[in-house]
Amino acid sequence: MSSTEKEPIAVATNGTNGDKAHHQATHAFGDDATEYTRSELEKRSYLETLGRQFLIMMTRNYTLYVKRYIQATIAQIVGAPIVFLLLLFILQKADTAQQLRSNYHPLSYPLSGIAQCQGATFRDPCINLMFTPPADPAVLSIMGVFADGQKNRTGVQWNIESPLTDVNTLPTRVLGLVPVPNADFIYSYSLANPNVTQYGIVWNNNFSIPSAPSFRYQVWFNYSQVGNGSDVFGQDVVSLTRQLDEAIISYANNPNVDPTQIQRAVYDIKLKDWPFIPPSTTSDSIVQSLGTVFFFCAAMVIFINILNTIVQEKELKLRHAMQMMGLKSSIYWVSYFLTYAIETAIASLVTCVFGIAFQFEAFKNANFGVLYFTFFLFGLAMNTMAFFITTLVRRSSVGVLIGIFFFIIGLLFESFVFSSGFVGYIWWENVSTIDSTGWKVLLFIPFFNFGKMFLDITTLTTGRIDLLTNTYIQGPGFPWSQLYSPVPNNLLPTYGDYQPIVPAPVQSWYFLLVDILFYGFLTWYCDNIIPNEFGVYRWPWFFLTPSYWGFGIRSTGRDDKQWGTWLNTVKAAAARIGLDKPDDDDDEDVATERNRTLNPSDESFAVRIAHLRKVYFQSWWRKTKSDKVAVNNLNMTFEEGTLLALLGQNGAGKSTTINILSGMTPSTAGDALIYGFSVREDQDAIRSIMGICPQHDILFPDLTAEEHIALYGGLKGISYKTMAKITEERLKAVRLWNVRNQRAGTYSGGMKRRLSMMVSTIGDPKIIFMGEPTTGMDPVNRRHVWAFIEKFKKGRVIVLTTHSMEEADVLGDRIGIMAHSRIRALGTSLRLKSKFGAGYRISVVTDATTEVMTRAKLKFAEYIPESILEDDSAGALIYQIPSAVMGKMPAFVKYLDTNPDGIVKAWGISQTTLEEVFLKLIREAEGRDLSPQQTAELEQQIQAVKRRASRDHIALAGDTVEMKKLNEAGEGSS
Ligand SMILES: Nc1ncnc2c1ncn2[C@@H]1O[C@H](COP(=O)(O)OP(=O)(O)OP(=O)(O)O)[C@@H](O)[C@H]1O
Repeated sequence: MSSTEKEPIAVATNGTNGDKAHHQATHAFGDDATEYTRSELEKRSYLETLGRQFLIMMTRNYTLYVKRYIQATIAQIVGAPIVFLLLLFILQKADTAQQLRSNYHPLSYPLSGIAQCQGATFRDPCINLMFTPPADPAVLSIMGVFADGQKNRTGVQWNIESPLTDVNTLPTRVLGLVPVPNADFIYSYSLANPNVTQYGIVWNNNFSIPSAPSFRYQVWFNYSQVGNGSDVFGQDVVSLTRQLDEAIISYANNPNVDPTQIQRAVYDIKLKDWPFIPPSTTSDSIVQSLGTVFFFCAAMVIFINILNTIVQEKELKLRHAMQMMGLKSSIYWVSYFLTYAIETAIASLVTCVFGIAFQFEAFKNANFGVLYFTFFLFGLAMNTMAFFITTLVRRSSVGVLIGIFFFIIGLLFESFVFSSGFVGYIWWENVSTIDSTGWKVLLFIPFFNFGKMFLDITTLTTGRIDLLTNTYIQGPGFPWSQLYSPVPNNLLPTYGDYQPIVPAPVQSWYFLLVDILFYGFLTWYCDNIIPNEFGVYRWPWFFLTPSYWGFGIRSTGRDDKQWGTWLNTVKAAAARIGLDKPDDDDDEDVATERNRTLNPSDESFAVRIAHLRKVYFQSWWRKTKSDKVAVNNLNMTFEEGTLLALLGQNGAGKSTTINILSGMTPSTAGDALIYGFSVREDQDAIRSIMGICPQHDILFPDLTAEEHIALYGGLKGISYKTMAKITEERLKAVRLWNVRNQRAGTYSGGMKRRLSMMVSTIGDPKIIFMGEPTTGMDPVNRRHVWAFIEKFKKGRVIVLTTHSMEEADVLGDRIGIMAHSRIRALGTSLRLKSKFGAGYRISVVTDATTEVMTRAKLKFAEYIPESILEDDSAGALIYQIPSAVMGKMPAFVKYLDTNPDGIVKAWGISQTTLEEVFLKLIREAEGRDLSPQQTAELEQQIQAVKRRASRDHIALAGDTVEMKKLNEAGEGSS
C-alpha cells in the first residue's frame, strides 16, 4: 500500500492544515531527499570495524574525561595521590619528631614506692610480698623497716601478716608482707594460685662473722603482677630492691633497736633512659606501618569512580543504546580498561614522583621500576575487580554503596594485617605454607598482594628495629634484582626466635597479574550470563556455542526461497503451542493481514512478523498467575517505504513489540524476518540495518549534539568523510544545528527528543523503530520532525509508537491499534475511520438569528432526514451523517456549495476523528472487563472528544470563511 492511498491531511483534527505544514517544512530544508537514501557506510573487515569502534570509544572517553570532566579527572589521578602522600608526610614528620624527642635527651625521673598488688581483676584479694624464713628475728626486723619505707613513700601500710602455711589458703583481702615456711612454699603456692602473689623474697643471711655480716636475698617477681604487667624497664623491681637495701643498711647500723623507732637510711635513686644520637635511628615507621592503608585508600578513588560511571551508563541504558548501534561488548570493556589503565598509570607516576619528593625511604631507596609497577599492577587489579562488580549491579547508587563497603573492609583488613610487619609476614607464611582454601583465597584479593609487596619494599628500604638490642637495622634498599630473592633473615621481623618464611617479592606481582586476568575473565563471563536491564542473558555455557564466536550465523540474510522455509519452521513451532488457530474475535482486516503474512506463496515483504508472542514470566522455573502476556500472536507484514503507527493504551504491548523486533528483549514464541534476517538468530546483522529511537532519550548529558552523532554514527560505521556532511544535514533538519556545540544535558525535553530521533536515522538504516518520537515537542518542531520522517522513510520501513492521534493520522501509512497485547484494528487512517467511525460530520455557519437557523434546519432535514444535529450554538449547525446514508451526501454538498437560498455563510465536512475510533475500539476490547462505572467514564470521554471535535469543526468552518476572504483579496490584487 503506497503512501498516496492515505487520507489527505487537509482536515486535521485541530484545524491545522497538515499538508501545508508538511510542505513548508520540506521547503525549509531544501529538497535533498536523495541525501537521505544514499549509503553512508564504509565497507570494513571485522578487524577494521573493531579498530574503528575502539577509536570511537576512546575518543568519547577522551572527550568526557579530558575535555568535560578535566577537573574531576585531575582530582582523581593527581589530587588524590598527592593528598594521601601529604597526609603520610605530615604524620611521618610528627612521628619522627617524637622519635627524636624521646631518644636524644631523655628526662630523668625519680623512683617511686612499690605499686600495690592486684588480683585477676583490680583490687581483688592478693599478696604483695611473701618472705622466708618466717621467724628469723633479723629478717623480721629488716622487713619491718622495709614496711616503714613503703608507708613513707606511698602512704600505704604493709603489715607483717600471720604466717601462711597452707598452699590452698587464698587471701580474703589485700595482704602486705606474708611470712611463709620456705622457697618451695612460694613455688607451690604460685602454681596452685596463679597471679595472686606479687613478690617473693628468700633471705639467706649469714651473720657468722659479726664484724662482717653477709646479707643475701633472692627476689622473685611475678611479671604479670609487677607494675600491673607493664613494668617493661624493671622500674618496680628496682624500687623493691632499693627499699630492701635501705632496710638492710638501717638494720646493720642498729641491729637491736625496735625497727619502727630507728632512723631509716634513705637511698634517693633517679632513673634516666640511655641517650643516643638519633638520625641513623629514626625511620619512616609511619610509612612502613600505614603506607598500605593510605595507598589502598588512594586506589579506591578510581575504584568507586568506575563503579559509579559504568553502572550509571547501564542504568541510563546508554550502554545498550551504543550496542544497538553496533558496539561490540569486547570493545566497550577494552576501551574502559585502557582508559582507566591510563588514569592508573598517571596516578602511579604521581605517587612515585611525590613519594620521592617527600623523601620517604621507601621511595628513595627502591628501584623506580619496582615501585611504579607495584602501584600500577595494584591499580589495574583493583580496576578489573571494579569492572567485575559492575556486572552484578544495575543501579549506580547500589554500585557506590558496594564501593564504600569494599573501602571499609579493605581499610580494616590492611590496618589489621599490614600495619605490623610481623603479622603481615605471618599471614603470608600461612598463605604459602598452609594447605587451606581459606588462606589461598586471599591471593585473589588485590590489596592483600599489594600489602605484601609494599611490606617487602618498606622492610628492605626502611629496615626494622631489633627489639632485643633496641637498635635499628638499616635496610639495604630494593634494587630490581631483589625482586627474585626473599627479604633477608636479618631484616625479617622476629618474635622471640621465630622468624616467618616468606616468598620472593616478585610473587606478589605474579598474583596481581593473576588477579587482573581473573577479574577480567569474571567480568566477561558475568556480563554475558547475568540478565541485563531488559532481562536478556546468555546461558552459562554460552562460550561453548559456535554462534557466540560468530560461526554459523546467516549474515547474508534469507533470499526469496529461504524465507519460505523460515516461515514453515516458525509456523510449526507455533502450532506446537497452539498459536496456529486464529482468534475468534479477530477483526476482518487483522485476519486478512494474518493470512497474508502466513501465506508462503505470497510475495516477500521487507518485514514479516509471524506468531510473535511475549510473556513476562514472574518466576523462571514455573508459570504463575501474575505472568504477563505482553504481545500475543502478532502477525504482520511491512512493505518498504511505509510507516506503521502503533496506537494503544499504556501497557497495550507496543514497546514490547518494538523491543522484540529491535532485539532488546527475546520473544517467547514466534519470529520476525527483517530484510531476510531473523530477529531470533541474526541480531548482529539486524543491528547493522536498524535505527532505534527508544521512548527514553539515549543521550550522554555531557556530550554535545555533534559529539553524539560522531559517537553513534561512528559505531554504525559512517566514514569520517561523510560524518561532517551528515552531521550538518541532520542537525539542520531537526533544527539543532545552532546548538550543536552545547551539551545535551542543557537541552529542553523537545530538543533531546529531536536529537534522539535524529540518532536513529544515522547509518542508513533500512528499518527504524521510534518510540513516541515527538513527545514533549512544540507544534512547530513536531511538524518539522514529521516532515523529516515522511521524507526519510523512502526505501525504508519505519515502525512508530505514539499516543498522538494526530501524529498517527499524519504519518501512518497504516495504523495499528493495540489493546490487551493484540492488534485490534489495522489499516489506513481512512479505512479505520470509515469502518469504525460514525460517518461524516458537516458544519454550516449561518446567521445567528433564530429565524435563519430554523429555516436552515428545515432545509437540511429535507436533504438528509437521518442526519443528527449535534450542536446549534452561535450560528453554527453541526450534523452527524451516519455512514448508512452516505448516498444522500452529494446532493446536499451541492446545495451547500451553490447556496441557492443564501443562508450558508461557510461550511465544512470532516470524517469522524481517529481519537473517536481509538476510544471506540478500546471500549470494545475492554468491554468484557469493565465495570458499569468504568464504562460510563469511557462513554463520557467519548462524548467529550465528540464535543471537542465539533468545536474544532466550527473553528474550521470559520477559518474557511477567512481563507475565502483572503483568497478573494489575493485574486483581486493580482
Ligand atoms: N520487564 C517487564 N516485566 C514484566 N512485565 C512487563 C515488563 N515490561 C512490560 N511489562 C508488561 O507488559 C505489558 C506491555 O507493556 P509495554 O511496555 O509493551 O506497553 P506499551 O504499550 O508500550 O505501554 P506505554 O504506552 O505505557 O509505553 C504491560 O502490562 C507491562 O506491565
